Amino acid sequence: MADFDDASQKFLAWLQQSGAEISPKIKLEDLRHAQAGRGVIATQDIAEHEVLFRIPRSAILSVENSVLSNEIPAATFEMLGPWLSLILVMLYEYLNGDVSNWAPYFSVLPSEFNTLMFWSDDELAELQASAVVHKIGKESANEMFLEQLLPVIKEFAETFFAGDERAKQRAEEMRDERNVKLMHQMGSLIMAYAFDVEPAVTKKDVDEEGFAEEDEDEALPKGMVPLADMLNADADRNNARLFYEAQYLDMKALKPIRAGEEIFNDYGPLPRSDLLRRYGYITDNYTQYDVAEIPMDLVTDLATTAGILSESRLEYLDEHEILDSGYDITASSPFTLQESLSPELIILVETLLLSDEEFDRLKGKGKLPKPERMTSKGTEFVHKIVQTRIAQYATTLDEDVHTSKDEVPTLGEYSSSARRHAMAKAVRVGEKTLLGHAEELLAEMVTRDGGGSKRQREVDEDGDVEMGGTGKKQRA
Ligand SMILES: C[S@@+](CC[C@H](N)C(=O)[O-])C[C@H]1O[C@@H](n2cnc3c(N)ncnc32)[C@H](O)[C@@H]1O
Repeated sequence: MADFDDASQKFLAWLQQSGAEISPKIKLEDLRHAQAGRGVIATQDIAEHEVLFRIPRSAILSVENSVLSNEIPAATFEMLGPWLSLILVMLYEYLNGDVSNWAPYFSVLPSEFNTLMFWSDDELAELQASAVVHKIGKESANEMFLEQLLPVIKEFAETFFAGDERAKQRAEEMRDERNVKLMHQMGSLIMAYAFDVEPAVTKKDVDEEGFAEEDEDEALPKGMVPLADMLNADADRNNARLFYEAQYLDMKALKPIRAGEEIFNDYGPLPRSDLLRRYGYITDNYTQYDVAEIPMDLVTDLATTAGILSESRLEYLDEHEILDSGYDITASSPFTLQESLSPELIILVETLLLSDEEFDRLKGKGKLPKPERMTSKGTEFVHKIVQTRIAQYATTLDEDVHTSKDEVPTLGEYSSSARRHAMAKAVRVGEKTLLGHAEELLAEMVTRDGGGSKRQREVDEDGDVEMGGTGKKQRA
């Protein structure tokens, strides 16, 4: 406890020496009792728009601010991209120990994570058929570390391990397991803590009317922003946001905050599966963003069995940006297929079910089946997909709900298997609930339509085929 608080105090003192201004109305709090590490709490009432703290850009742990950026050519950082570049800089600063400008900052950053990257196979098995299991990317990260990061460290060994006569050897040792683990640690910190830092001077082109052109594809540099990253998040309880000024980054209250309340950032409308993957925790408030994914492979497998898979149709759908690696069933309240079922999935299924004649006619006009009303065949097929998806989970929703407790234990070890199992179970229960709702409504539609192809495709005013079913997708 003393060490933890001591690290917090030293961190805050260092930050203030670095030019940060921190409102006396907030404090950095030990929230380990709630398994939430550190968090920021209001000690007095705070008004809307009030600045909670102001961090000078020079205190951000970023490529730009690290001495490495003077020693390693910009082209190398460009080649590595924002994520690997920041890992390189963080490794360098971390390995520099107390000599690093950011040493007091590193001492408040965690070295233990609950993100899926660090789960054992047994723990991951508790997620059962959740699509998130295939999105962890541990192997691809390992590959990037060894094939992209390591060569740079070796090339610039004398800089990276400046003053160490074993520099070359140490660079070689960076491929050792413990060092690769360190790279994962830095990568995980970036995933859960880093901000996409808007530059002080935007390089955006300005048109004749003075409007800046948005270049959404340009990846912003990533930076670790001390204190701003000590804010926890809990879905819609968000009450603060970081504003990027020329010299400073200001964390401001978005609404009045009462003394004693926690100050929350916004990590985005993430389904609990992704929250677990990126941040290693979940709360009930994120249930509203849950998603059950129907993998594309499942659709193609079932279409093959049904004898309706067609490469040329898939190509056509790809040209129209309908093909994806997976299709979401999202949460809605009350649950409706119109809100929750991916329209792209319906378009995909309906396209595969078209007769050659119908497909040629649509293709000739460059059109797609409309997802608004599904045909009975389409409904049956989507129903089959959902049933098959449900069967991919090792246990049923009923078994999950009735066999053990749902809540995430808040006592015991932070990264204990019991806690991870409970979080995994909450995620799979959430996904099965969505699949269950979809299955039930689709089954009703199939029964109503008699399971056959009673409701034929309709032809609209321009003679286009109109498909049956659902409405827009609301992806979080
Ligand atoms: C940006 S950091 C926030 C500061 C962090 N609590 C710390 O002590 O370093 C994000 C991490 O905080 C934790 N976290 C954030 N919000 C949380 C919440 N509502 N409940 C539990 N843990 C939370 C998770 O471990 C997450 O990966």
